[in-house]
Amino acid sequence: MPALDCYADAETLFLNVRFIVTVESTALPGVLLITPARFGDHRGFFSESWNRQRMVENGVDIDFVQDNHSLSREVGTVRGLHFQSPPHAQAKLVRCGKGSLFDVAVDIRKGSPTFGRWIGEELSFENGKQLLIPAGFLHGFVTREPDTEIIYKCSDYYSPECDGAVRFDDPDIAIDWNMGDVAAVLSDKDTAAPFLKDFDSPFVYEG
Ligand SMILES: Cc1cn([C@H]2C[C@H](O)[C@@H](COP(=O)(O)OP(=O)(O)O[C@H]3O[C@H](C)C(=O)[C@H](O)[C@H]3O)O2)c(=O)[nH]c1=O
Repeated sequence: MPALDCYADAETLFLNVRFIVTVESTALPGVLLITPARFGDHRGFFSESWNRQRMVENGVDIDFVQDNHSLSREVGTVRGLHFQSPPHAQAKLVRCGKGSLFDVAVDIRKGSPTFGRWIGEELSFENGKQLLIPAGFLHGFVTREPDTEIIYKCSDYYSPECDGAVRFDDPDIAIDWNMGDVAAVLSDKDTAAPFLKDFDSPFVYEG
């Protein structure tokens, strides 16, 4: 039984137990869509954006060690597709702190039945949705509004020597970024990134 606030009244206890977080699978096995409950009142809302015990109860036991937060000024800012190689591979839990973005994960585990396949989810401050991306997957996003902020937890520390990238517009992955006529705003690193076929993925599918 999860530890509950013993001073909460019966209705709050009921709501807290039943609706604190929703965990849904996606078309890409291993990638989860997580929606924490928001408790609204006349001031706004309160939400537990991360609760390890709740996630363990939902089969997700990841020891996150670093939180990242980035601001992207322009609509169409693309950050990715990035990964960190073993021994510092990172699982990530991604949410949008302000504005909105399209968040993408790509399976690059050699031997995986879904190697090279992608899924994307619209994450926004308004919808409060989060994407859980395991190690072995590329991560990237494009912003849908100016001044969009992304906040995400990582299961290992930043290791520049293990940093890797794949072109966001890799024709073999063929992500539909749904950008319309908005031009991508890229870092030099992302502009120069290789296609997936042009490098040997450091990840191996383990079932
Ligand atoms: C990732 C990272 C970067 N930095 C420093 C290194 C650079 O001086 C500066 C910008 O780094 P970068 O251009 O790699 O930032 P993004 O393009 O947002 O990269 C991130 O974007 C995609 C979406 C990700 O999932 C990764 O977390 C990460 O690759 O922050 C740090 O000090 N610590 C870090 O953990």
